[in-house]
Amino acid sequence: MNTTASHDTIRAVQWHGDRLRLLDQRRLPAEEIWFDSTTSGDVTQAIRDLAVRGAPAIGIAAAWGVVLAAKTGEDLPAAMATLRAARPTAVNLMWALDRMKARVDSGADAAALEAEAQAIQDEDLAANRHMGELGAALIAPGSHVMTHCNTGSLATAGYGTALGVIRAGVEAGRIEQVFAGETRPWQQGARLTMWELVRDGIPARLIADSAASHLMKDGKVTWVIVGADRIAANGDTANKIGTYQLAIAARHHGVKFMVVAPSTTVDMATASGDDIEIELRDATELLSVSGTRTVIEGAEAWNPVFDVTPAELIDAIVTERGVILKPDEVQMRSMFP
Ligand SMILES: CSC[C@H]1O[C@H](OP(=O)(O)O)[C@H](O)[C@@H]1O
Repeated sequence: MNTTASHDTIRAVQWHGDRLRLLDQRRLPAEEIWFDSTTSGDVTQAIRDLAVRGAPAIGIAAAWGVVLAAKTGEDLPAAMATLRAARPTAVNLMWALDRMKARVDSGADAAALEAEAQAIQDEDLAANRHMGELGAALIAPGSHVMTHCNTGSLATAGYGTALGVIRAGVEAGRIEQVFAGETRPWQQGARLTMWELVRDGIPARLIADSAASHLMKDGKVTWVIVGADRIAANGDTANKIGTYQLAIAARHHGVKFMVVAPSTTVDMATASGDDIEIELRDATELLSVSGTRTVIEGAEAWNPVFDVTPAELIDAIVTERGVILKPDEVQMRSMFP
């Protein structure tokens, strides 16, 4: 298979000394528009508006937001509190801010904070490459797999989590075909994952979210590979809305279910998925497509953008620390003491 799966995938979050350059993910795939954030407030808005999105990527962006606050003399505790409130579900955001706050509290200056944010970004990229190898090793040669949402370079420091496993699996000749769910309503799969896979020359087909069970019934895929926004102490996993029903269908059809996420997505302080806050976003995101309203005026909508997959439906959790098969709290606490 002649793919051009590049090892140097796009870097959607770029630090330029006094500004954070972000690829506006609301405009993809039609336009590649970059914009600069020069204050922590700019970064908060970018996270809230999903200009930058993806659990690791929003943590990394928030870390740079703290650096911008330090460099521009903002009130650091206030800046960090505002960044922290930008989105509730992805624990990477809180993890990154806690790490930056520890440096602030220890008296770190702007240069030291810049080094800390760079370390957070570099560590994420290294974790993704390692998880790619660990996850790909679980997949038999010649496999067809399915993924949901976007977990690639756009959602991380680069390479990706679930999409990193897919990149590594393709490189290793273990994955022959990828099916990407469109991921209504924000269409991360259709707009972002397909953009990444096509650019890499990876054989990918888009499917409607509603086609996933039919795809699994046909025996076309052997793995569903997804990312995560928060993994609780018992292995319950919050991820993009629609993940839970994929896990149910996968178990029904004997398809394996893999969650891929760095340790910055693990939240051992949260006992179970019942305790994870699920972000509700504006109904307009559901009542329109690409800005064009598709539902009668006056209609209402309910727009939770994450759901929780119970650990018992997960066959493997892949982190950079290793793989947990059939995850439970005992194994989680062993890997994340
Ligand atoms: C690499 S994990 C990305 C994770 O974040 C996505 O959510 P959103 O696009 O709303 O930030 C989705 O849950 C992905 O699995």
